Amino acid sequence: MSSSSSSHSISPTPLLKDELDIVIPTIRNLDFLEMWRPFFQHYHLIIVQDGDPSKVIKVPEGFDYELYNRNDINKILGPKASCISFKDSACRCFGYMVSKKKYIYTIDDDCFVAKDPSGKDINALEQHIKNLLCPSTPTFFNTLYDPYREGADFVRGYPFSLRMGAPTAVSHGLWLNIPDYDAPTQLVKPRERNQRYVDAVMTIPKGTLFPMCGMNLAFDRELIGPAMYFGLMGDGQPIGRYDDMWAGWCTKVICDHLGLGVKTGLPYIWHSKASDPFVNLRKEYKGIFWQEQLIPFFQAAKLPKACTTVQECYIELSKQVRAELAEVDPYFTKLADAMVTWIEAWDELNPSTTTTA
Ligand SMILES: O=c1ccn([C@@H]2O[C@H](COP(=O)(O)OP(=O)(O)O[C@H]3OC[C@H](O)[C@H](O)[C@H]3O)[C@@H](O)[C@H]2O)c(=O)[nH]1
Ligand SMILES: [Mn+2]
Repeated sequence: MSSSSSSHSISPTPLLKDELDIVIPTIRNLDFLEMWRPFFQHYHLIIVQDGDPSKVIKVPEGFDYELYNRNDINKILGPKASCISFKDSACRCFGYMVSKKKYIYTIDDDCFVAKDPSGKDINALEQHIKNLLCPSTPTFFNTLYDPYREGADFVRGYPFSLRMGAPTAVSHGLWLNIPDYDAPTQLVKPRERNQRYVDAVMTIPKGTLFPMCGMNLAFDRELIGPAMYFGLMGDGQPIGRYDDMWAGWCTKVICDHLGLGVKTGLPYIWHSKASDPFVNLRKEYKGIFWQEQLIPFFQAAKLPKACTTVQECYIELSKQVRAELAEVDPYFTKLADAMVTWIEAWDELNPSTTTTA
């Protein structure tokens, strides 16, 4: 592991400066950080270097960071490193595990600062922090969107007994330019760019799943961290690009059970690089069929009242995966095992935290 830090010019203390880590999975140099410097420079970065550990990843001067490559992961986790994917952005979840902070923001290295309709640079991190520090409304939909936002409120007919809302566990941001489309959609719409800036943040209703993208994502690690396992993807696995989807389905079922909220919408980032749709099709291929069985599984998943911590919920979910998804493919038995290994590794690295809502 390597690290660096340097003195910073005096500036107003950014929100959650010492309570949030920024996790970046990468196989490239991190020049993209130059554009984020005004927003990121006061935060600690956790860089998870994927692929060849002998490759030197250049981190621009002036950032406080720790960097882990595959050798570091193997050294820290020993045999439990088997649950961390190799050659897939799913490796980023190792950063969530080693962090000691309450909040995590994760971003891809081909995501840049977007501009809002007025032309102003969007501080995505600041918006995610606002989303996480404000309650969610999972049990009753507010038609004027985020009621806690300046200039908005609960609309007529919204029960006062529900206006305290629920603690927010996840803030899911979106993307201008290259949208996060699956390979078939990318293939039929290669030139499609997302130019629509929708000025809204919404709570995803309780009982509704969603396709969580890991490109521009923040979460409360103390509320939901152990559920953010990005699965077994990439090298040696029959599937890729379902890392964040798997984590999102598990997370949403557990958030619904524990009474936590998940928000989507603002902030936007500018996603610059379309990955190769043919390569993506190969990675996603089985997932496109499997998800037709996975979604009903997660929609039907019930967690016992006795499950009051994220770890207990996650272990229970792994048992249901093993029992009900093995018939889809033997891969899910392997994944169920890896889910257990993930929790064991999480608890080993985070002995004091049993994550309860
Ligand atoms: O083997 C790898 C490949 C990439 N990375 C890092 O992951 C980030 C995403 O990579 P990239 O931008 O090339 O892929 P996308 O297709 O745009 O990624 C989307 O789909 C896959 C994931 O769900 C991802 O979160 C989505 O954004 C980037 O930082 C690469 O450096 C890697 O670590 N290992
Ligand atoms: Mn990308």
